[in-house]
Amino acid sequence: MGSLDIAGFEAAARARLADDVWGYIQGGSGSESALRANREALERLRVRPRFLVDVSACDPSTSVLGLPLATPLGIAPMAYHRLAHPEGEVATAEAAGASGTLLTVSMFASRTLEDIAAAAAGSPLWLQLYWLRERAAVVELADRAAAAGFSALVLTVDAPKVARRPRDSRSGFTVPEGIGAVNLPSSLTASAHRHSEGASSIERHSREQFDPGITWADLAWLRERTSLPLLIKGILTAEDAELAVAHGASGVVVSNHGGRQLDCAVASADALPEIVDAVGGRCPVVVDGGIRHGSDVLKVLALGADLALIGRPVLWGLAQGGAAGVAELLELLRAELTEAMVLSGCPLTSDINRSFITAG
Ligand SMILES: Cc1cc2nc3c(=O)[nH]c(=O)nc-3n(C[C@H](O)[C@H](O)[C@H](O)COP(=O)(O)O)c2cc1C
Ligand SMILES: CCCCCCC(=O)C(=O)O
Repeated sequence: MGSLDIAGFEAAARARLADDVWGYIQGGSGSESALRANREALERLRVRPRFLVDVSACDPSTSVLGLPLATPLGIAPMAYHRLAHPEGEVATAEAAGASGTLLTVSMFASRTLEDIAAAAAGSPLWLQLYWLRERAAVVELADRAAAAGFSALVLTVDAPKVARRPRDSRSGFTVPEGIGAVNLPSSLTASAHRHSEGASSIERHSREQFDPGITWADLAWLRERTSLPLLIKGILTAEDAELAVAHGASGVVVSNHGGRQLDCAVASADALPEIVDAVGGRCPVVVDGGIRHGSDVLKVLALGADLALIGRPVLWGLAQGGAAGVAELLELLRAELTEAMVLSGCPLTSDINRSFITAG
Protein backbone atom coordinates (compact mmCIF):
# COMPACT_ATOMS: atom_id res chain seq x y z
CA MET A 1 0.00 0.00 0.00
CA GLY A 2 0.96 3.66 -0.14
CA SER A 3 1.45 4.11 -3.86
CA LEU A 4 -1.85 3.03 -5.37
CA ASP A 5 -3.69 5.25 -7.81
CA ILE A 6 -7.42 4.80 -8.27
CA ALA A 7 -6.95 2.10 -10.92
CA GLY A 8 -4.62 0.30 -8.53
CA PHE A 9 -7.30 0.29 -5.81
CA GLU A 10 -9.81 -1.14 -8.26
CA ALA A 11 -7.44 -3.85 -9.47
CA ALA A 12 -6.41 -4.81 -5.93
CA ALA A 13 -10.05 -5.15 -4.84
CA ARG A 14 -10.93 -7.19 -7.95
CA ALA A 15 -8.17 -9.63 -7.05
CA ARG A 16 -9.49 -10.07 -3.50
CA LEU A 17 -13.25 -10.37 -3.97
CA ALA A 18 -15.31 -13.33 -5.20
CA ASP A 19 -16.83 -12.95 -8.67
CA ASP A 20 -20.44 -12.58 -7.48
CA VAL A 21 -19.56 -9.95 -4.85
CA TRP A 22 -17.46 -8.06 -7.40
CA GLY A 23 -20.38 -8.14 -9.84
CA TYR A 24 -22.76 -6.77 -7.18
CA ILE A 25 -20.40 -3.92 -6.26
CA GLN A 26 -19.29 -2.93 -9.74
CA GLY A 27 -22.45 -3.59 -11.67
CA GLY A 28 -25.16 -1.33 -13.00
CA SER A 29 -28.68 -1.95 -14.20
CA GLY A 30 -29.67 -3.04 -17.71
CA SER A 31 -27.05 -2.33 -20.33
CA GLU A 32 -25.06 -0.30 -17.76
CA SER A 33 -25.46 2.84 -19.87
CA ALA A 34 -26.19 5.11 -16.88
CA LEU A 35 -23.11 3.68 -15.17
CA ARG A 36 -20.95 4.59 -18.18
CA ALA A 37 -22.69 7.97 -18.62
CA ASN A 38 -21.58 9.13 -15.17
CA ARG A 39 -17.91 8.85 -16.08
CA GLU A 40 -18.42 10.17 -19.62
CA ALA A 41 -20.15 13.30 -18.30
CA LEU A 42 -17.32 14.05 -15.88
CA GLU A 43 -14.66 13.36 -18.53
CA ARG A 44 -16.38 15.80 -20.94
CA LEU A 45 -16.09 18.65 -18.44
CA ARG A 46 -12.81 20.56 -18.61
CA VAL A 47 -11.44 23.11 -16.17
CA ARG A 48 -10.53 26.71 -17.17
CA PRO A 49 -7.61 27.40 -14.82
CA ARG A 50 -6.71 30.91 -13.63
CA PHE A 51 -3.11 31.86 -12.85
CA LEU A 52 -1.15 34.39 -10.79
CA VAL A 53 -3.50 33.79 -7.89
CA ASP A 54 -1.87 33.29 -4.47
CA VAL A 55 -2.28 29.56 -3.81
CA SER A 56 0.49 29.29 -1.23
CA ALA A 57 -2.09 28.32 1.41
CA CYS A 58 -4.68 26.10 -0.21
CA ASP A 59 -7.47 24.81 2.06
CA PRO A 60 -10.00 22.22 0.83
CA SER A 61 -12.14 22.32 3.99
CA THR A 62 -15.81 23.26 3.87
CA SER A 63 -19.02 22.98 5.86
CA VAL A 64 -22.42 21.54 4.96
CA LEU A 65 -25.55 21.88 7.11
CA GLY A 66 -23.37 23.42 9.79
CA LEU A 67 -20.95 20.47 9.82
CA PRO A 68 -17.26 21.31 9.42
CA LEU A 69 -15.74 18.89 6.88
CA ALA A 70 -12.07 18.33 6.02
CA THR A 71 -12.93 18.24 2.33
CA PRO A 72 -16.07 18.56 0.18
CA LEU A 73 -15.91 14.80 -0.37
CA GLY A 74 -18.03 12.38 1.66
CA ILE A 75 -18.81 8.67 1.47
CA ALA A 76 -22.02 7.57 -0.28
CA PRO A 77 -24.35 5.08 1.42
CA MET A 78 -23.61 1.51 0.36
CA ALA A 79 -25.18 -1.63 1.72
CA TYR A 80 -23.25 -4.46 3.39
CA HIS A 81 -19.63 -3.20 3.71
CA ARG A 82 -18.81 -6.59 5.25
CA LEU A 83 -18.99 -8.02 1.71
CA ALA A 84 -15.70 -6.19 1.15
CA HIS A 85 -14.01 -6.67 4.54
CA PRO A 86 -14.89 -8.52 7.78
CA GLU A 87 -14.85 -5.28 9.81
CA GLY A 88 -17.30 -3.67 7.39
CA GLU A 89 -18.67 -0.22 8.20
CA VAL A 90 -16.69 -0.03 11.46
CA ALA A 91 -13.46 -0.01 9.45
CA THR A 92 -14.89 2.55 7.03
CA ALA A 93 -16.00 4.74 9.94
CA GLU A 94 -12.58 4.51 11.57
CA ALA A 95 -10.94 5.85 8.41
CA ALA A 96 -13.62 8.47 7.84
CA GLY A 97 -13.41 9.59 11.47
CA ALA A 98 -9.63 9.90 11.43
CA SER A 99 -9.78 12.20 8.40
CA GLY A 100 -12.90 14.23 9.27
CA THR A 101 -14.79 12.79 6.28
CA LEU A 102 -18.59 12.59 6.27
CA LEU A 103 -19.83 8.97 6.17
CA THR A 104 -23.37 8.20 5.01
CA VAL A 105 -24.37 4.84 6.47
CA SER A 106 -26.82 2.65 4.52
CA MET A 107 -30.04 1.39 6.09
CA PHE A 108 -28.65 -1.99 4.96
CA ALA A 109 -25.36 -1.56 6.84
CA SER A 110 -23.81 -4.77 8.13
CA ARG A 111 -22.59 -3.28 11.45
CA THR A 112 -24.73 -1.61 14.09
CA LEU A 113 -25.27 2.14 14.05
CA GLU A 114 -23.87 2.33 17.58
CA ASP A 115 -20.63 0.49 16.70
CA ILE A 116 -20.21 2.65 13.61
CA ALA A 117 -20.72 5.83 15.64
CA ALA A 118 -18.15 4.71 18.21
CA ALA A 119 -15.60 4.07 15.44
CA ALA A 120 -16.29 7.43 13.79
CA ALA A 121 -15.28 9.11 17.06
CA GLY A 122 -17.40 12.24 16.66
CA SER A 123 -16.81 12.69 12.93
CA PRO A 124 -20.03 13.45 10.98
CA LEU A 125 -22.44 10.63 10.15
CA TRP A 126 -25.66 10.62 8.12
CA LEU A 127 -28.07 7.68 7.93
CA GLN A 128 -29.63 6.67 4.59
CA LEU A 129 -33.14 5.24 4.61
CA TYR A 130 -35.37 3.43 2.15
CA TRP A 131 -39.10 3.74 2.73
CA LEU A 132 -40.07 0.26 3.90
CA ARG A 133 -43.63 -1.08 3.91
CA GLU A 134 -42.96 -1.58 7.65
CA ARG A 135 -42.93 2.11 8.53
CA ALA A 136 -42.32 1.51 12.22
CA ALA A 137 -38.89 0.03 11.41
CA VAL A 138 -37.94 3.22 9.53
CA VAL A 139 -38.90 5.47 12.43
CA GLU A 140 -37.18 3.21 14.95
CA LEU A 141 -33.96 3.44 12.93
CA ALA A 142 -34.25 7.23 12.66
CA ASP A 143 -34.61 7.39 16.46
CA ARG A 144 -31.58 5.17 16.98
CA ALA A 145 -29.54 7.29 14.59
CA ALA A 146 -30.43 10.47 16.47
CA ALA A 147 -29.52 8.83 19.79
CA ALA A 148 -26.19 7.60 18.37
CA GLY A 149 -25.22 11.11 17.22
CA PHE A 150 -26.01 10.94 13.50
CA SER A 151 -26.72 14.45 12.28
CA ALA A 152 -29.02 13.92 9.26
CA LEU A 153 -31.18 11.39 7.41
CA VAL A 154 -31.00 10.76 3.68
CA LEU A 155 -34.11 9.27 2.09
CA THR A 156 -33.36 7.47 -1.18
CA VAL A 157 -36.26 7.94 -3.61
CA ASP A 158 -34.92 6.46 -6.86
CA ALA A 159 -35.67 2.87 -5.87
CA PRO A 160 -39.33 1.85 -5.64
CA LYS A 161 -37.55 -1.47 -6.13
CA VAL A 162 -33.95 -2.44 -6.83
CA ALA A 163 -33.52 -2.55 -10.62
CA ARG A 164 -32.71 -5.63 -12.66
CA ARG A 165 -28.94 -5.89 -12.65
CA PRO A 166 -27.73 -8.44 -15.16
CA ARG A 167 -24.49 -9.29 -13.37
CA ASP A 168 -26.47 -10.20 -10.23
CA SER A 169 -29.15 -12.13 -12.14
CA ARG A 170 -26.46 -14.15 -13.92
CA SER A 171 -24.54 -14.93 -10.72
CA GLY A 172 -27.69 -15.51 -8.64
CA PHE A 173 -26.19 -13.03 -6.18
CA THR A 174 -27.35 -13.77 -2.66
CA VAL A 175 -26.30 -11.94 0.51
CA PRO A 176 -24.19 -14.54 2.36
CA GLU A 177 -25.43 -15.94 5.69
CA GLY A 178 -23.47 -14.18 8.43
CA ILE A 179 -23.52 -10.80 6.66
CA GLY A 180 -26.79 -9.07 7.38
CA ALA A 181 -28.63 -5.79 7.62
CA VAL A 182 -28.16 -5.90 11.38
CA ASN A 183 -30.00 -2.66 12.12
CA LEU A 184 -33.31 -4.03 10.89
CA PRO A 185 -35.51 -6.65 12.55
CA SER A 186 -34.51 -10.14 11.35
CA SER A 187 -38.09 -10.75 10.21
CA LEU A 188 -37.47 -8.11 7.51
CA THR A 189 -34.08 -9.35 6.37
CA ALA A 190 -34.28 -13.15 6.08
CA SER A 191 -35.21 -13.05 2.39
CA ALA A 192 -31.86 -11.46 1.48
CA HIS A 193 -30.22 -14.84 2.18
CA ARG A 194 -32.63 -16.96 0.11
CA HIS A 195 -30.91 -18.13 -3.06
CA SER A 196 -32.69 -18.60 -6.38
CA GLU A 197 -30.69 -19.83 -9.37
CA GLY A 198 -30.34 -17.04 -11.93
CA ALA A 199 -31.96 -14.34 -9.78
CA SER A 200 -30.72 -11.59 -7.47
CA SER A 201 -31.80 -11.92 -3.84
CA ILE A 202 -31.35 -8.15 -3.45
CA GLU A 203 -33.92 -7.42 -6.16
CA ARG A 204 -36.44 -9.90 -4.71
CA HIS A 205 -35.84 -8.62 -1.18
CA SER A 206 -36.47 -5.03 -2.27
CA ARG A 207 -39.79 -5.99 -3.91
CA GLU A 208 -40.89 -7.50 -0.62
CA GLN A 209 -39.72 -4.69 1.67
CA PHE A 210 -39.74 -1.36 -0.23
CA ASP A 211 -42.98 0.61 -0.43
CA PRO A 212 -43.45 1.58 -4.10
CA GLY A 213 -46.62 3.55 -3.28
CA ILE A 214 -45.14 6.52 -1.44
CA THR A 215 -45.42 10.04 -2.89
CA TRP A 216 -44.20 13.52 -2.01
CA ALA A 217 -47.19 13.86 0.31
CA ASP A 218 -45.78 11.09 2.54
CA LEU A 219 -42.63 13.04 3.36
CA ALA A 220 -44.50 15.08 5.96
CA TRP A 221 -45.26 11.83 7.82
CA LEU A 222 -41.55 11.06 8.19
CA ARG A 223 -40.51 14.64 8.91
CA GLU A 224 -43.05 14.80 11.76
CA ARG A 225 -41.43 11.74 13.36
CA THR A 226 -37.82 12.88 13.45
CA SER A 227 -36.00 15.98 14.52
CA LEU A 228 -33.09 15.25 12.16
CA PRO A 229 -32.71 17.17 8.90
CA LEU A 230 -33.90 15.09 5.93
CA LEU A 231 -32.08 15.09 2.58
CA ILE A 232 -33.62 13.51 -0.52
CA LYS A 233 -31.30 11.26 -2.59
CA GLY A 234 -31.81 10.36 -6.22
CA ILE A 235 -32.94 13.72 -7.59
CA LEU A 236 -32.24 14.14 -11.32
CA THR A 237 -34.51 17.00 -12.45
CA ALA A 238 -35.15 20.64 -11.58
CA GLU A 239 -38.83 19.72 -11.11
CA ASP A 240 -38.14 17.15 -8.40
CA ALA A 241 -35.55 19.42 -6.77
CA GLU A 242 -38.24 22.11 -6.54
CA LEU A 243 -40.69 19.59 -5.04
CA ALA A 244 -38.09 18.40 -2.54
CA VAL A 245 -37.48 21.93 -1.30
CA ALA A 246 -41.23 22.66 -1.25
CA HIS A 247 -41.72 19.57 0.92
CA GLY A 248 -39.15 20.70 3.45
CA ALA A 249 -36.03 18.81 2.36
CA SER A 250 -32.89 20.02 4.09
CA GLY A 251 -30.82 19.06 1.06
CA VAL A 252 -30.90 17.13 -2.20
CA VAL A 253 -28.53 14.45 -3.44
CA VAL A 254 -28.22 14.50 -7.23
CA SER A 255 -27.68 10.86 -8.11
CA ASN A 256 -28.60 8.12 -10.56
CA HIS A 257 -27.59 5.61 -7.88
CA GLY A 258 -24.25 4.95 -9.54
CA GLY A 259 -26.04 3.69 -12.67
CA ARG A 260 -27.75 0.95 -10.69
CA GLN A 261 -31.39 2.02 -11.08
CA LEU A 262 -32.90 3.54 -14.28
CA ASP A 263 -30.52 2.39 -17.01
CA CYS A 264 -31.37 5.27 -19.35
CA ALA A 265 -31.17 7.91 -16.61
CA VAL A 266 -29.30 11.15 -17.15
CA ALA A 267 -25.77 11.25 -15.74
CA SER A 268 -25.47 12.96 -12.36
CA ALA A 269 -23.02 15.61 -13.60
CA ASP A 270 -25.31 16.41 -16.53
CA ALA A 271 -28.33 16.83 -14.23
CA LEU A 272 -26.44 18.91 -11.68
CA PRO A 273 -26.57 22.44 -13.21
CA GLU A 274 -30.37 22.57 -13.64
CA ILE A 275 -30.81 21.32 -10.08
CA VAL A 276 -28.37 23.86 -8.64
CA ASP A 277 -30.26 26.58 -10.51
CA ALA A 278 -33.67 25.32 -9.31
CA VAL A 279 -32.55 25.07 -5.68
CA GLY A 280 -31.06 28.55 -5.86
CA GLY A 281 -29.12 28.21 -2.60
CA ARG A 282 -32.16 27.29 -0.49
CA CYS A 283 -30.47 24.06 0.68
CA PRO A 284 -27.22 22.21 0.04
CA VAL A 285 -26.82 20.27 -3.21
CA VAL A 286 -24.86 17.03 -2.88
CA VAL A 287 -23.90 14.89 -5.89
CA ASP A 288 -22.59 11.38 -6.50
CA GLY A 289 -21.87 9.08 -9.42
CA GLY A 290 -18.54 8.37 -11.06
CA ILE A 291 -16.40 10.59 -8.82
CA ARG A 292 -12.95 8.98 -9.09
CA HIS A 293 -10.42 11.82 -8.88
CA GLY A 294 -9.87 14.97 -6.87
CA SER A 295 -10.37 16.89 -10.11
CA ASP A 296 -13.89 15.40 -10.41
CA VAL A 297 -14.70 17.02 -7.06
CA LEU A 298 -13.40 20.36 -8.36
CA LYS A 299 -15.60 19.96 -11.47
CA VAL A 300 -18.85 19.28 -9.60
CA LEU A 301 -18.14 22.09 -7.13
CA ALA A 302 -17.65 24.38 -10.13
CA LEU A 303 -21.11 23.32 -11.36
CA GLY A 304 -22.51 24.41 -7.99
CA ALA A 305 -22.49 21.30 -5.78
CA ASP A 306 -21.68 21.81 -2.10
CA LEU A 307 -20.47 18.26 -1.52
CA ALA A 308 -19.55 15.20 -3.61
CA LEU A 309 -20.00 11.64 -2.42
CA ILE A 310 -17.89 8.70 -3.50
CA GLY A 311 -19.23 5.16 -3.69
CA ARG A 312 -17.50 2.09 -5.12
CA PRO A 313 -13.87 3.25 -4.59
CA VAL A 314 -14.46 3.19 -0.83
CA LEU A 315 -15.33 -0.50 -1.07
CA TRP A 316 -12.20 -1.02 -3.18
CA GLY A 317 -10.10 0.56 -0.41
CA LEU A 318 -11.92 -1.47 2.21
CA ALA A 319 -11.37 -4.74 0.33
CA GLN A 320 -7.73 -3.92 -0.19
CA GLY A 321 -6.78 -2.99 3.38
CA GLY A 322 -9.72 -2.45 5.76
CA ALA A 323 -9.56 0.88 7.61
CA ALA A 324 -6.02 1.52 6.36
CA GLY A 325 -7.14 0.96 2.76
CA VAL A 326 -10.04 3.41 3.09
CA ALA A 327 -7.75 5.95 4.81
CA GLU A 328 -5.27 5.68 1.96
CA LEU A 329 -8.01 6.13 -0.64
CA LEU A 330 -9.39 9.22 1.15
CA GLU A 331 -5.91 10.69 1.44
CA LEU A 332 -5.28 10.13 -2.28
CA LEU A 333 -8.45 12.02 -3.17
CA ARG A 334 -7.74 14.82 -0.68
CA ALA A 335 -4.23 15.28 -2.11
CA GLU A 336 -5.55 15.23 -5.69
CA LEU A 337 -8.25 17.78 -4.89
CA THR A 338 -5.80 20.10 -3.14
CA GLU A 339 -3.44 19.89 -6.12
CA ALA A 340 -6.28 20.57 -8.57
CA MET A 341 -7.23 23.66 -6.53
CA VAL A 342 -3.62 24.89 -6.50
CA LEU A 343 -3.18 24.34 -10.24
CA SER A 344 -6.47 25.99 -11.20
CA GLY A 345 -6.09 29.07 -8.98
CA CYS A 346 -8.66 28.26 -6.27
CA PRO A 347 -7.12 28.56 -2.80
CA LEU A 348 -10.48 27.98 -1.08
CA THR A 349 -13.50 25.84 -1.97
CA SER A 350 -15.55 29.04 -1.88
CA ASP A 351 -13.42 30.35 -4.79
CA ILE A 352 -14.64 27.54 -7.10
CA ASN A 353 -17.49 28.63 -9.39
CA ARG A 354 -18.99 27.99 -12.81
CA SER A 355 -16.47 30.23 -14.58
CA PHE A 356 -13.91 27.46 -13.97
CA ILE A 357 -15.75 24.88 -16.08
CA THR A 358 -16.34 24.35 -19.78
CA ALA A 359 -18.01 21.47 -21.58
CA GLY A 360 -14.84 20.70 -23.55
C1 LIG B 1 -22.45 -1.89 -3.58
C2 LIG B 1 -23.33 -0.68 -3.55
C3 LIG B 1 -24.35 -0.59 -2.62
C4 LIG B 1 -25.16 0.54 -2.59
N1 LIG B 1 -26.11 0.62 -1.61
C5 LIG B 1 -26.86 1.75 -1.50
C6 LIG B 1 -27.77 1.90 -0.44
O1 LIG B 1 -27.90 1.04 0.43
N2 LIG B 1 -28.50 3.04 -0.40
C7 LIG B 1 -28.38 4.04 -1.35
O2 LIG B 1 -29.09 5.04 -1.29
N3 LIG B 1 -27.51 3.92 -2.36
C8 LIG B 1 -26.74 2.81 -2.44
N4 LIG B 1 -25.80 2.72 -3.43
C9 LIG B 1 -25.60 3.85 -4.36
C10 LIG B 1 -24.55 4.83 -3.79
O3 LIG B 1 -25.05 5.50 -2.66
C11 LIG B 1 -24.14 5.90 -4.80
O4 LIG B 1 -25.30 6.55 -5.28
C12 LIG B 1 -23.31 5.40 -5.99
O5 LIG B 1 -22.56 4.27 -5.65
C13 LIG B 1 -22.38 6.52 -6.42
O6 LIG B 1 -21.70 6.16 -7.57
P1 LIG B 1 -20.19 5.62 -7.60
O7 LIG B 1 -20.21 4.25 -7.03
O8 LIG B 1 -19.90 5.64 -9.08
O9 LIG B 1 -19.30 6.57 -6.84
C14 LIG B 1 -24.98 1.59 -3.51
C15 LIG B 1 -23.94 1.50 -4.44
C16 LIG B 1 -23.12 0.39 -4.46
C17 LIG B 1 -22.00 0.34 -5.47
C1 LIG C 1 -33.48 -4.98 -0.13
C2 LIG C 1 -32.00 -4.70 -0.03
C3 LIG C 1 -31.69 -3.45 -0.70
C4 LIG C 1 -30.24 -3.09 -0.66
C5 LIG C 1 -30.04 -2.12 -1.75
C6 LIG C 1 -28.68 -1.58 -1.80
C7 LIG C 1 -28.57 -0.66 -2.97
O1 LIG C 1 -29.11 0.42 -2.97
C8 LIG C 1 -27.84 -1.06 -4.13
O2 LIG C 1 -27.69 -0.22 -5.04
O3 LIG C 1 -27.41 -2.22 -4.23
